[in-house]
Amino acid sequence: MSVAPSAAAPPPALPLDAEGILALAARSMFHLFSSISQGMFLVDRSGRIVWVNEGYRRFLPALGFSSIDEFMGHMVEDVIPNTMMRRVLETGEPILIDLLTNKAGTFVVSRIPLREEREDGEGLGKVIGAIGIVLFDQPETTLQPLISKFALLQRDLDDARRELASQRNNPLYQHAPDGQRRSKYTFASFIGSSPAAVEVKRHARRAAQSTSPVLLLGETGTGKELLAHAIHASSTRAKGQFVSVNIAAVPDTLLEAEFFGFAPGAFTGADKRGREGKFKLADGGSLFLDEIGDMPLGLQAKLLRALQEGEIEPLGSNKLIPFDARVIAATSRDLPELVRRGLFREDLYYRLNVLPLRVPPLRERRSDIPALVEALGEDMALRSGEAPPELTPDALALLAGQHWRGNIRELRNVLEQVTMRSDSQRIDAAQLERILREAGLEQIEAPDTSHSLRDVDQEAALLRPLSQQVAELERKAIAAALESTGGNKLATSRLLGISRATLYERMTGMGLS
Ligand SMILES: Nc1ncnc2c1ncn2[C@@H]1O[C@H](COP(=O)(O)OP(=O)(O)OP(=O)(O)O)[C@@H](O)[C@H]1O
Repeated sequence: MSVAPSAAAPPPALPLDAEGILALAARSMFHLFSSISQGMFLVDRSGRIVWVNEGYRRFLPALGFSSIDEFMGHMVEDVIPNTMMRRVLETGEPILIDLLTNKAGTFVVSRIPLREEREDGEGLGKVIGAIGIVLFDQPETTLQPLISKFALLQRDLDDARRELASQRNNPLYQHAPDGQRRSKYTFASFIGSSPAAVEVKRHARRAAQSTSPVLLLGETGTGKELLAHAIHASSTRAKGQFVSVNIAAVPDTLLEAEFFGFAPGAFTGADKRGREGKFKLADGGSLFLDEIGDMPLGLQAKLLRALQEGEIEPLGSNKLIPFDARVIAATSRDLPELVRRGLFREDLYYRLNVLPLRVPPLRERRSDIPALVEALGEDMALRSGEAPPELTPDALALLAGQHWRGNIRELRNVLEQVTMRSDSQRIDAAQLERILREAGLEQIEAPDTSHSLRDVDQEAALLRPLSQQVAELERKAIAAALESTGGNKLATSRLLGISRATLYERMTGMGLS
């Protein structure tokens, strides 16, 4: 079959000259970025906004502008908080990829300098402007894994810096050989004066004086790890190391070596020199076993044996090594339920549950929220070098009304969002509510204005096991009566309407005698 020659115009061809090709490539690139990116704008040499594409216009309301005229012609840093365009203009260096966070959200952006054509035709000359490109406008969803990892690393780095700084200033550290782990927090770091906070600190202080294992129970982010540090720091082992293992974060197959260490050449791939385990590292100090509820069953038997015998057997060795570490375990899981379901050994549970401490969730100690906001804000300010946020009373009441599933960690996260997304330092309830919504706090509860924060705490304190409440009341009544009688036991027993024998019995049980 023969094909008739087409009458249509020949397909367009590339320009023949190099300059034409380059000009076409530049135009195509520009159009490509303009269409695939979320938005673009141009600034001139002085940093003034001179052009904005359609895509970029939709960010204007979030940046606080109701019309394009309010945005165009202004200096870039006056209309886009935290921008780095000025740096690109000054250095002539592009910033090919960066995260920009301001009140409009967090964006993945690119900033490219624009240079003049040189008169001698030898390439490009001085910087005459710059182009800003928003590549992704929802990095929270598209790049979440990367951002979370970055945030975690940043936080670890900040913690390490803070620890180093406190080591330099703290006389406790001056006796420690280099590289030793010390506790980061004391009881003073546990902010809170609500009845629930005072009670848990009182129990924790007593636990610090004992040598028995401590079991910290409570929801995620309630401060279990902080209390573990504080218990260690005020115990007789404070000069020893505080060694922690997050059981949920270590793969099951590596846990045994992590705990007990291994002998040289114990298994393929093992370090030829062998390695000491965390039990041995914690010798003379405290061993914090975080997320103990996630411990694989197989290893639970070995842990129990180690705790009972005070000896460990490193992997691949047949030597028993004595150790002397005080165990502080923590979990946010329901251990008795795990025991019932056969997922946690009952004998290990009893071995660890000698001094159980229930760390209350934030919703049981809402009156601590203003103090926590202040302390967390100051800590954040110390790290970032910016002023801490100031919340108005109605904003604090709004915070106090939230459910806080992630407790203090979640509160901190919200405060970080608040500082990042707000222009002013002073934040009222309306601003806060907007930020909470943007941050994706699923359901925002209206503040409860009918009760004071103290009342709310007291009501929450009533929703606990009765035996615990009765014991607390007894302790307070006996302490008050003893004080008012100047310690006279006979007068105290009369005042309380109990026999002297009962008074002695109760005082012994409470450690008051
Ligand atoms: N009472 C408090 N005062 C000040 N900061 C606190 C308090 N409680 C917790 N924090 C802070 O909240 C964050 C979470 O606390 P921590 O890691 O101790 O909680 P956790 O109960 O061990 O959480 P998880 O079970 O998820 O490990 C930490 O940054 C800690 O410093």
